[in-house]
Amino acid sequence: MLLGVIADDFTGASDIANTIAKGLPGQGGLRTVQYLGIPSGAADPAVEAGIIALKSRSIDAGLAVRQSLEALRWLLDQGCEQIVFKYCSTFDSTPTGNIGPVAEALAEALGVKGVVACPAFPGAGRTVYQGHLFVKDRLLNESGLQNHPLNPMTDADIRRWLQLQTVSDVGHVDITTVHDGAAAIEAALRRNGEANRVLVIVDAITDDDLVAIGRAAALHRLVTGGSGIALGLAANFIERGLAHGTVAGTLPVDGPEAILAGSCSGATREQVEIHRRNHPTLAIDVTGVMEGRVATSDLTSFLLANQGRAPLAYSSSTPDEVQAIQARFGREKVAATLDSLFAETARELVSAGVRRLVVAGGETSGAVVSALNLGALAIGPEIDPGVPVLLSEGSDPLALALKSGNFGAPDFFTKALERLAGR
Ligand SMILES: Nc1ncnc2c1ncn2[C@@H]1O[C@H](COP(=O)(O)OP(=O)(O)OP(=O)(O)O)[C@@H](O)[C@H]1O
Ligand SMILES: O=C(O)[C@@H](O)C(=O)CO
Repeated sequence: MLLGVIADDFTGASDIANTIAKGLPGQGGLRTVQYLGIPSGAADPAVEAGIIALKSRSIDAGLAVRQSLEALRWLLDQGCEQIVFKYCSTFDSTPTGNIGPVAEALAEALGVKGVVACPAFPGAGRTVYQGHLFVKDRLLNESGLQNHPLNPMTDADIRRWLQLQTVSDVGHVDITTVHDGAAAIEAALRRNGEANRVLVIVDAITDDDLVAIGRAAALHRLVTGGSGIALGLAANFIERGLAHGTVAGTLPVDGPEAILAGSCSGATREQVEIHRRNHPTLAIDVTGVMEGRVATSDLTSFLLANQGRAPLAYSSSTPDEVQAIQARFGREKVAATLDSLFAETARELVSAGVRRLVVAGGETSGAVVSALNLGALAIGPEIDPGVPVLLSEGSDPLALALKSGNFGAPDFFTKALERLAGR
């Protein structure tokens, strides 16, 4: 294994797995596998990039650090030369973590400073300019992310936001330096390291900027960012002759299907709205769930009764509705109850024969996939930017699409079911 990734959620893991498996156009990527949690045994020696999906974005910072260090140890034991800490392209975190504490702990364990921190993902509209994060043409704190149910993002200056979470000073490499190319970026990072800055926000507006940053960090043991930061990393290994460049592929799975959406992001709500027009959909009564009047069986019976018609069950609601439910029952209690509902529903669906599963939302995907106990997932073709087809191991595999809340075209749900079936 050459490249190891520690991802703080499951959809983020498949996002970066997609980038590394794809590589640069015409060159191919690395042979990539996504692990659900830290594997107990050694990896298949054919794997060149191992992505460990944790569910550490919104847990206690100390626990996130411990889990990430354990993942680091496993990846180093597999021989990884370079580690990426993957977090969200919208920098999802709170003033206490978990991006800062985890990144600093990894840097300390690897004995490095002047580490790239860049959440940019231009393909999904996320760019970093003057240390500020934009989502399309809006600053992060005006993009809707200020209403996130778990980590409201209220400051677009991610240098300032990260500084709240770190012990050491946060550095910055601006876009002018990035446009001067890999050698200039590398020198700027080195200077930041010499000034004892562990993490350095690096501006990036285009994929070319990210490739240049990736080249600058070719020999860095630690890189941190969104999936975009990995755009040039496979190429570094291929160009050094350590990997050949492969094209990702998986076998199609055509079987019973279901869509579960727990994300309340703007993109998911639009996708739900579009899907509702022509497909059977069940709006989950979240108050009913919290009061014990709505149970797993209500979801499974609806989804199983509507086979062949791309059925969807969703809890996705507007920021006002989310706020009202959280005020009434408590944010953590609502999140934990919905996580268990989706997890149990997925378990029952799969034992009833469902073989194609589309899930919207990182936390929701984490809950679902953990409950299914799937082990390792192979990476298939891309459905939409940041979302690949995933395939479990074994003779009767499950095909999955784990969609980050804000990813995907408006018709994502039907498109994903088609792609899982190889159409
Ligand atoms: N109707 C609702 N009311 C209150 N909370 C909800 C509701 N529906 C979902 N939630 C909670 O909102 C959170 C959504 O998080 P999730 O990570 O699944 O989606 P997301 O944040 O949009 O996606 P991503 O992390 O990939 O950007 C979960 O904790 C879920 O339990
Ligand atoms: O980086 C992103 O936006 C996604 O991969 C993600 O992590 C959202 O959960």
